[in-house]
Formats: sequence, C-alpha cells, structure tokens
Amino acid sequence: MNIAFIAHDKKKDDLVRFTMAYENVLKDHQLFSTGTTGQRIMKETSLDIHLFKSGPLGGDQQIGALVAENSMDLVLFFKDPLTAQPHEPDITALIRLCDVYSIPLATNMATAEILLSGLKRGEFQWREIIKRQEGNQNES
Ligand SMILES: O=C(CO)COP(=O)(O)O
Repeated sequence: MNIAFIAHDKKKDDLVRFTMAYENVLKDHQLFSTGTTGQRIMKETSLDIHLFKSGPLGGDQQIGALVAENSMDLVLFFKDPLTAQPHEPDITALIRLCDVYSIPLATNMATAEILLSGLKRGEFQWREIIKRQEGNQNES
C-alpha cells in the first residue's frame, strides 16, 4: 500500500513515536511524506520514505495529486487544530480530495491506531481491487 505521513509542527513528535511503534508494519509498504515530517521520521526510524516538498511549500498539494490519481491508499495527517497554518487552503484541499476519492484519512493518533490495526489485518485489500478496476477502465 502507498501510505502518506504529514504532521504539523506541534504533532511531529507524536507522529514520529507512532511510526516507531508501527515500524514493523510500515516497513512493508511504500511510504511518502511532506518534507520536514519525513526527515524527522527517517532520522528516528529505519523507514525509507519518499520526501515531497515541505507542506507550506506545496507538499500537501503533491500528496493531493497522488490522491487524485488514486495512487495513495492511506493518509496519516496529524493536524494541529490549535494553530493557524499559512497554507490552510492546501490542507483543506488535501482533506477534500481524500473525501472525493474515499481514501482512508486519519487526522489524529486515535484514528491512525485504528486504521493501522486494519492495515495489519489485511483490511485494505479493497484498495487493490479498486485500483485494478480503475486500471481496466483506463485500458478500455
Ligand atoms: O505543513 C505540513 C502539512 O500541512 C507539514 O509539512 P512538513 O512536513 O514539511 O512540516
């Protein structure tokens, strides 16, 4: 599965700890992240992550583009609801695209835990079916 990590500054410690706790599960997937978040995770874990630009410089939009292409299967976005972000429109756009394409999105650690439990149990296989169907439609 293709999994994206994003965390606002005050939530980065939480996301780093979360990825450390689930490193064994996450290492078997293709991982993506906004720039600063991904650098922090790679420093503290042995996970290999494709880094996009930093969020305020377009990283959320780059991840959104993959969502729009149906190439992202899970987005873990640890949002800070108490701090205004200069790139709020980009954040809203990413969340909107996850809803448009029914992509599982966790905006806090409690939801992320539940989604990771599902991932561990193989409950994300429906994503492969959807991607296969979409591939067939593009061919015909
Ligand atoms: O701002 C962000 C998401 O909106 C996160 O970006 P960074 O990972 O580059 O800090």
